[in-house]
Formats: sequence, structure tokens, C-alpha cells
Amino acid sequence: MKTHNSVSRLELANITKQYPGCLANDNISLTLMPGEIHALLGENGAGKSTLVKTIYGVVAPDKGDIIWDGREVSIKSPSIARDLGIGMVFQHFSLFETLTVSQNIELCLSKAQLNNIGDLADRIKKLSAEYGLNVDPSRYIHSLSIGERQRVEIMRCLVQSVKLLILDEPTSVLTPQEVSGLFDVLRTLSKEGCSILFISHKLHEVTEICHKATILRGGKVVDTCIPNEETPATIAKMMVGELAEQEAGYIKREGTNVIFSVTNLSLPSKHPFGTALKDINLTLKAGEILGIAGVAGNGQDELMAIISGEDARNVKQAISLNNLDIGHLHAGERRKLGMAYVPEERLGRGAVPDMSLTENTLLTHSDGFVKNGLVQWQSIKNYTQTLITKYKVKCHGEFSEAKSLSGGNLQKFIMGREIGQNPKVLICAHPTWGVDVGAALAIHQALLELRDQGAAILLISEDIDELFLLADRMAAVCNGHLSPLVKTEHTNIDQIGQWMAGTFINNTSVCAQEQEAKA
Ligand SMILES: Nc1ncnc2c1ncn2[C@@H]1O[C@H](COP(=O)(O)OP(=O)(O)OP(=O)(O)O)[C@@H](O)[C@H]1O
Repeated sequence: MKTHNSVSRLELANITKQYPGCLANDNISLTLMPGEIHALLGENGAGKSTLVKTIYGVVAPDKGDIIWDGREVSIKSPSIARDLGIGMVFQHFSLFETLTVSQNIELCLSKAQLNNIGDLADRIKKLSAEYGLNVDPSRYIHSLSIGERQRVEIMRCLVQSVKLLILDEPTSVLTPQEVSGLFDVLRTLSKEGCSILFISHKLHEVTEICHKATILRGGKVVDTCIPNEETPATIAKMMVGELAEQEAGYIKREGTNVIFSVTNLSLPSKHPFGTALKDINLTLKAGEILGIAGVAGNGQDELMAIISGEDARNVKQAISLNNLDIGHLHAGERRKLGMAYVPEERLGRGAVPDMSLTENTLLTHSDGFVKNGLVQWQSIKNYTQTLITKYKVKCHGEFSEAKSLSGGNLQKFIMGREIGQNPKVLICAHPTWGVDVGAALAIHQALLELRDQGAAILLISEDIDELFLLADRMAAVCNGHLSPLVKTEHTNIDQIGQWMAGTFINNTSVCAQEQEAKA
């Protein structure tokens, strides 16, 4: 057993991991000190998730050493990692939907840890208050939004008093207020001596909170830096090898005719802790992007589910496309009429993990690729290849299983697949979740191109900056209510922030009519 005099919390030496046809990690070395917040940066597919999964015992490296608190260790499973004091919050959460928050957290604790903690629900409530996480131990996971689930994952690590917390893109689905809350938590943990390894594509956040950064490209360490001595542009250059194009602002458009509308839609929640939709009215015009802001869990999931038909309850007259009631049609029939969707959850809802990219393309394009009852496999393979090329999806080929793609690459594929249907109406949640700066730019431009061809786009996002960048009109949801719809140039972050907090609710209908008339 090797021992070291260094006081480092974690040292990785020459970590190498080969997947079939892909060297995901190539001799990676890095050191992390106690209390250090360290960013791991790189384009989609650079090898970040593979490296952190190695530290957490999910992926077995082919080569290399891991030294923990000065001692060489072999981390063969997440339970060994947790025993060492390593906690991880994944990009795709690993919570059981039919269990409560408490039950989920209990599952990853040993008997000894449980005895130490005493009453787990009390401990969760205490930590929740201490760190401002707002996690209710009795809620079922299936009733929680993505943002809330992430807080449960963080709580799961806090309960175990971690010494190293790994966060894989923790802020991608959080509102600005939630991000600053999370950063307060991270700074407190850092002061207490907990090290943090932080994967992010949001470079301004990295410059704000991280003490050090390691940059990966093609599985190798290509640079290291002290983020607060850099700018997002100089870090982006280290990542991609050239100066990334900056997105200064895009031309706003007036939509033409209303092609999609939701009218007086009130709907109780299917889940006891879900959000009921309350008298939702919205119109979507051809050739415009309507952005809906909101803190996770305020009805966005329910709205998306009822619009897409995933929630199969009959709301015939409440939803219409080109003056045709469609609220009673099933999801496939709505797609045939020209609707397309990018759901919030890419693995499981946006794509079937065990199916190849070709099969996943077929799932939402069945019309064009089935003739006389036969699937036209060659055509669909060719088409999938064009999507992979156009959206620069890093994978082995159209036969790759969806689950083998890095998060950002799968997101690019799903966006490309849906945009590629040339829909009349695209309903899209978090279009650039986990996508690197270069690919986010490409997705933004593809959405604007689709809009300019006359499609109507409903963009549901918690990323206010992205909404201001792309949306022609905006609104916010709060507790199942939709705010007035306003032109983006007639509003500002303060007003949208207040609407997200529900200040519009008492006089919604009057306001909405006024604002619609103005818009
Ligand atoms: N199980 C697997 N089988 C085959 N290839 C894989 C597997 N998991 C990851 N890869 C490949 O390894 C490479 C690195 O993936 P990884 O998920 O580590 O990237 P990443 O930097 O985290 O990307 P992102 O920013 O998109 O999350 C990618 O090319 C990916 O397709």
C-alpha cells in the first residue's frame, strides 16, 4: 500500500479508461486539496463524467491510481466511495420515484450511519433549514420537479457528512436564485473543509465560485487555470482551442397568426404533491418563440404533459392547433398534426436508453419511415447519420445506444431529431441542458431558424438568460398560474423574477387580457 506525505484530499494519477472505440480518459492526473472547489471543464464528450464516475466507483479505470487522504485506494463501488466520504450528484438522478425523500436517503446509509443520525426526517429538516434547501422528507420523488430532485440528491450527500462532493452540472436546471442558494451551500461546505469537484458548462459560474479548474479535451488534460484570473472567453478558448463565438443578442420577431392556443385550462394534479394548473390561457403565433420562466415545480411539467398528450386526460376544447381541438387526441395523433416535443428528462422520456439512435429516431418519425407496414431501416439509418453530422453528436454511429452518449451529446441528438421534423409547433423544455458553449450556440441558431421558417416555439426554461436571449414574448408560471404574456423588450429580469414569485396572481385575468391586447 502506497502512502504519501501530501495533505491532498484526492489525487488521481494517470487514470485511463477505454470504451469500445473511444478512449474516454487518457492518462488523467489531478489533485484536490481539502476545501478546494475544483472545476472540471471540457466540451461534450471530453470525458468529464467518465472521470468523476471513476472516483465514485461507478466506472472501473483500466489504468491509474487513486490516492485518498494520502492513501492509495481502490474504489470498486459507490458504497466504498460513500464509506470514504465521497458523495456525488449525477446529471441523471438516481432516485426511486415511488419512494419518499426520506426512504431514498435511507437506502444509501449504512446501519451505523443511521444509528448515528437518529431520526432521519428530523436531520433532513434541520439540514434543509441550515442550508436553505427546502426539502420535505415526506414527499414522494415522482411528485418532485427536476430542480427539487437535485436538492434531494444534494441532501443525500449532506446527510452523510461528505469530505468530497462531486456535482455533475448542478446548476443547469436551477433559477438564478437557486444557483446563488446552491453556491452559498458550496461555500459553506468548502469553509468546513469539504472539497468539491464541479462539472459545469456555465463558465461565468466557474469564474465566480471555483478555486481551480482542469480542462479536458478528447479525454486528456489540456490545461489548468485559476478561474478568477480568467474570463469565460479565455476558458472557452482553452476548452475548444479557439475563441468561442459570443452570443450578443438576436433579432426579436412578431409572430403572425395564432396557430396554437390553450384556453381556460384548469386541471387538478395527478399526484398528491404535483401542481394543479389554474385557468391557463396562452396563444402561440407562427414565427415566434414564447418563453415561459418559472422555478421548477410550479406546473411546468404538468403543462408540458397535458399539451403533449403524455397526460391522456381529455381536455378537448382547452387545446387547439390551427383552430382544431386537439386536447382529446393521443400524443401520436398530435405529432401527426405537426407538433414536436423536447421533454425535460432526456433519458427515459426524450430517448429510450437501451435503444440505438436509429430506433430512437424512428420512435418520433414513424410516419416518414414506415411504408406498407414495413420499417425503412436504411432510410432511417441515413437520416440518423445526417442528424449526427449536422448537430455534431459525438458517438460511435447511428447504432450507438442512447445511454452510451454523454449527456450533452444526447441532448443535441434529441433537439436535432425534433427540429428535423419541421414541426408547426415545438414545445421544448431546457433545450441546452448540459450542452457545451459551442453546441448551445448551434441549438439556439437552429431554434431561431425554425422560428424564422414560421414554426411556433414554446420554450419552457429555468435559465432566464437563455429566455431573454431567444424569446420574442415571455411569461412566468407560479403555483400553476400563468402570468401575462409580454413582449420581451417590454419586460426585464426584475419583472419576470417577481412574476415567478407570483405577484401577478390576484389580477391575472385582467392583466393577461391587457397585456395580450398590447402584445
Ligand atoms: N458506456 C459507454 N459505452 C461507450 N462509450 C461511452 C460510454 N460512456 C461514455 N462513452 C463515451 O465516452 C466519451 C466521454 O463521455 P463522458 O460522458 O465522460 O463525456 P462528458 O465530458 O461528461 O460529456 P458531457 O459534457 O456531454 O456530459 C464520449 O464519447 C461517450 O460517448
